[in-house]
Amino acid sequence: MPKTILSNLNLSIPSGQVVGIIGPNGAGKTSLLNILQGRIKPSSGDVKVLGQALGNMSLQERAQCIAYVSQHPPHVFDLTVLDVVKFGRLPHIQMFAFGQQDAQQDLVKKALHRFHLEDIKDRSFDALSGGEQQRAYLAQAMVQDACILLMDEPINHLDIKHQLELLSQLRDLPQDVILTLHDLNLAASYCDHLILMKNGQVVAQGTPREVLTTNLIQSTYGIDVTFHPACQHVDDLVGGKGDLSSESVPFMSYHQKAPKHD
Ligand SMILES: Nc1ncnc2c1ncn2[C@@H]1O[C@H](COP(=O)(O)OP(=O)(O)OP(=O)(O)O)[C@@H](O)[C@H]1O
Repeated sequence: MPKTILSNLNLSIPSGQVVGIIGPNGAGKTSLLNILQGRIKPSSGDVKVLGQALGNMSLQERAQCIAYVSQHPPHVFDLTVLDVVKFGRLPHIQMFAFGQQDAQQDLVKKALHRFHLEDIKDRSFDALSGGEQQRAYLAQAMVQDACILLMDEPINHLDIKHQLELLSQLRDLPQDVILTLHDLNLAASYCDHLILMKNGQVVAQGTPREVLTTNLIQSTYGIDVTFHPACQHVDDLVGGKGDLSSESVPFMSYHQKAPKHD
């Protein structure tokens, strides 16, 4: 009997926003992204992207519409960073024409610049650090020029500076962005809309203020939460969007639940 991973999902994901999917390990965040991308077909129900059923789109149509940066990208052999980034143009290029001048080559240049890859563009992709590879895949997704960008834990290999930089760049992108992430402070400061999952179900969704309540965090993660004295309410942090100095202060810290004493 196959295991049901996600159930009772009825989601309408707003466009024009940065949407964060949060929840404990195994909650179903990656599975939800895979369904939104069309990698996994739901056993019942369907997914509509910009009003069009995902199941009716060809692979190329899907790739023109949705870019996906996986948490575990496939291994790449014998390619330079530039090659990897250029692969993002593939859905827009006629068959057998890859390698020929694409009209959108400036997108490749901009992406290399945006993700600080210009100096390492000719290096072997295999020889990069995890964080550099992650940035190359993000550049690849950018040149894909899709209207929706899905990212599975895009900051997990990045140092703190690059985490903040990436998240603030996402806010400037014209694409709708849906990402999974574990850091609730960053989720509060950079996402407009949050989907909180647990055990394959959506526990809550809405603005960070609606979702990141002490009760919901405690019941979903089984931990205690303390708000930072300088930042008593999630609104204090949300108000700081785009301002790195205020975002670097955590608004809450977490603790293991204190044992109960009779
Ligand atoms: N291909 C698969 N076959 C069987 N079970 C799977 C498969 N992929 C995921 N699962 C199971 O589905 C559940 C949800 O996994 P998923 O990767 O979506 O969680 P997640 O919220 O992204 O977790 P994490 O935060 O650890 O990345 C887990 O129990 C996992 O073991």
